[in-house]
Amino acid sequence: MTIFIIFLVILLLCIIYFINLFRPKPIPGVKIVDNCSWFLGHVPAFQRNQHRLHEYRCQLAMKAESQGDTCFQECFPFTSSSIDLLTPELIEFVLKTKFDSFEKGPFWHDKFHVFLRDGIFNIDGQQWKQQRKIASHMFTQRLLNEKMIQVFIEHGHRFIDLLHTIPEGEVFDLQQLFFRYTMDCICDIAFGLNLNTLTLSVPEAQEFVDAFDQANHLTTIRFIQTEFAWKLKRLLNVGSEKKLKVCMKIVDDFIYNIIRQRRNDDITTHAERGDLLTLFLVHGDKQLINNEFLHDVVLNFMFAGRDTTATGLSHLFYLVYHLYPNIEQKLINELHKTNSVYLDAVLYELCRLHPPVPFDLKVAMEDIYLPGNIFIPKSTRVTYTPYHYHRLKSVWGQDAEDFHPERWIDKENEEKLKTESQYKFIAFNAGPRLCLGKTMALLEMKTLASMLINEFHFELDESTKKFNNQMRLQTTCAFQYGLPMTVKKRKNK
Ligand code: HEM
Repeated sequence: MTIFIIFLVILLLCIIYFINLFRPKPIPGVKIVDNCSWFLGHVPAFQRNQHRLHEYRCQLAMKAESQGDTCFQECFPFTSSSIDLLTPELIEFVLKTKFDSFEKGPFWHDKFHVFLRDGIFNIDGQQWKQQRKIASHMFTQRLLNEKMIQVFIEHGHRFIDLLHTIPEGEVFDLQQLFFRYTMDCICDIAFGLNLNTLTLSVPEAQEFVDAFDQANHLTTIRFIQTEFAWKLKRLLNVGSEKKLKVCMKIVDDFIYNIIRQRRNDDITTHAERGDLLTLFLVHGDKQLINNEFLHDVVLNFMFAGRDTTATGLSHLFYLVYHLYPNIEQKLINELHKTNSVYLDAVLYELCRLHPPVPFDLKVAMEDIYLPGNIFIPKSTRVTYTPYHYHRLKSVWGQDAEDFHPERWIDKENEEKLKTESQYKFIAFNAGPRLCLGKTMALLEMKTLASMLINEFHFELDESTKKFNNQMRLQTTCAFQYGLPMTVKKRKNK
């Protein structure tokens, strides 16, 4: 009996020890603005709100802002705590001033490795510097003006031809077409590859694209599960982790096929285009450039160049043809002018209020004090969330939540855009890891939008009931149920 009691006491102490070891560890001095369960932290709240995660976190941020806080805290078991930054000063400190003290780190790396492997999005330090240096050659002004614009127009004409085949009144998913368009453009520009997903003339490309989307989603849901849960599923190869493995096999096979084909090509046929694969083959360290390395380059640039821009275009058309119909005429009036400042302003405002990449994070690599004497221990996650940060009145003024493109136009010279600090407008990240494709993405959206708005009028189809503006749980904010539209040729065209 005594032995049994001793055993029970030891068992109890062990359980208490392990619960205490793995339960969330709040950071002293940083506010938690919502109910946080003692053991599961914010996991239950995140799970409950997963269909509206960005809005839910936005409520937290606004509550913290209204209490005069510059950041707030989110807690999770089995991992370090996380603080979300709400001021330009804090964001500049993390993304620039103390760049080397904050990395993507194991928290991000572990979750995304299965999908992005060792590509530019998922690495830090020397390895990142090296990839960034070579890749940046692809984004010169010359290549943008001479090559990229041609590719955007060429695929834009295919888009228009496709829309002409859709009977008036027939509902189709415009978002899906944007995803196909941006995939075709990035593959053409970065890999010299004509995938033609827009016309579906390469059937195996469709299987690849579906697996790619599914893998993106399945990787992202790791962020709302506990570390323990998704790692256990991975170990047992069940549920979402099993599906993820299947999708990645399809994705990887497809990409290795692209690389094999490129290695067989004569390098001089592509060298002139300055495409990304050529840049790595020509300028990269020969010992580094094996097929695995090229696989990661291809996958990361598809990821970077496709989903972000397609999501931006989808939100643009939702805004212009549904939420703010007065914008359409203003854009049409500007089409034949040499200056397209209004369209540029609409695109910036779109990226402010509907940022295609809604959320980002870094991990503190050492114990550090943030401005305001906020101490955060090593391994703390530091998040910055364009979706709610851009809606804060303390950062963007009283009309922060209004869609107001004019805020981007220079009051002194209405032909010019106003520039904002990188640390106030973070849709494209900021500091040394500022998005490499920012100018390309804006040009791509602008080119296709002008071509389509000039030719067609779209209407959102709400009869399908399925449409609401709920977002997919992915790294980008695409509409969960697509963008059902009807299209007709514009009068006077
Ligand atoms: C509207 C469209 C786009 C948005 C909103 C966007 C946004 C972003 C953001 C937020 C990051 C930082 C992500 C992180 O922390 O890992 C990023 C990085 C990056 N973006 Fe974009 N992006 C867009 C389009 C593009 C395009 C078209 C390309 C071209 C291929 C591109 C290439 C990259 C690359 C290479 C990086 C990694 C930079 C680095 O880590 O050094 N992006 N982008």
